[in-house]
Amino acid sequence: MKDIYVVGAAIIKDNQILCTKRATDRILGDLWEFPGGKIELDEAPEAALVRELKEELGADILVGPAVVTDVHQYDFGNVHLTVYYAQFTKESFGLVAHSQMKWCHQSELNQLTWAPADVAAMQAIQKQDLSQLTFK
Ligand SMILES: Nc1nc2c([nH]c(=O)n2[C@H]2C[C@H](O)[C@@H](COP(=O)(O)OP(=O)(O)OP(=O)(O)O)O2)c(=O)[nH]1
Repeated sequence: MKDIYVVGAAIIKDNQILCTKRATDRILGDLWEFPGGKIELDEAPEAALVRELKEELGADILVGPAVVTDVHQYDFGNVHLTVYYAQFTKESFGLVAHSQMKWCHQSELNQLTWAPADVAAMQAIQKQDLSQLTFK
């Protein structure tokens, strides 16, 4: 089975988290995810996240601490997803790969239907004291 290394950003603003819905025609279409994408060969995960957020949303971000890494076995491969907390330095919401975006309070995150690999991160974020996070 193919291993696919992926990073996602849990962008925090005003105590809310940015959630994005994958476009219908993509793999895992219509499921909610953290914006991001595949890590390229020899690319650091944080650098991949910065690149993907620029490509997908047109945004600039600061990457904070990792939430969690989870491995999920899909029929197309094993996705190793690491989600990082992040903040916008340039806010932008170009929906290239997504059909919808939504700011959610921590307590609302479990109301969305997430890609299976994201559930562990989503649950960890629900328990995190967001005021304790630092970004550099
Ligand atoms: N970006 C992102 N991908 C996720 C998450 N959860 C999850 O299972 N995935 C999966 C979906 C994809 O199989 C893979 C990430 O690929 P991707 O979003 O860069 O793009 P893709 O395979 O749909 O398409 P492509 O751009 O490579 O053509 O990881 C998540 O939270 N964010």
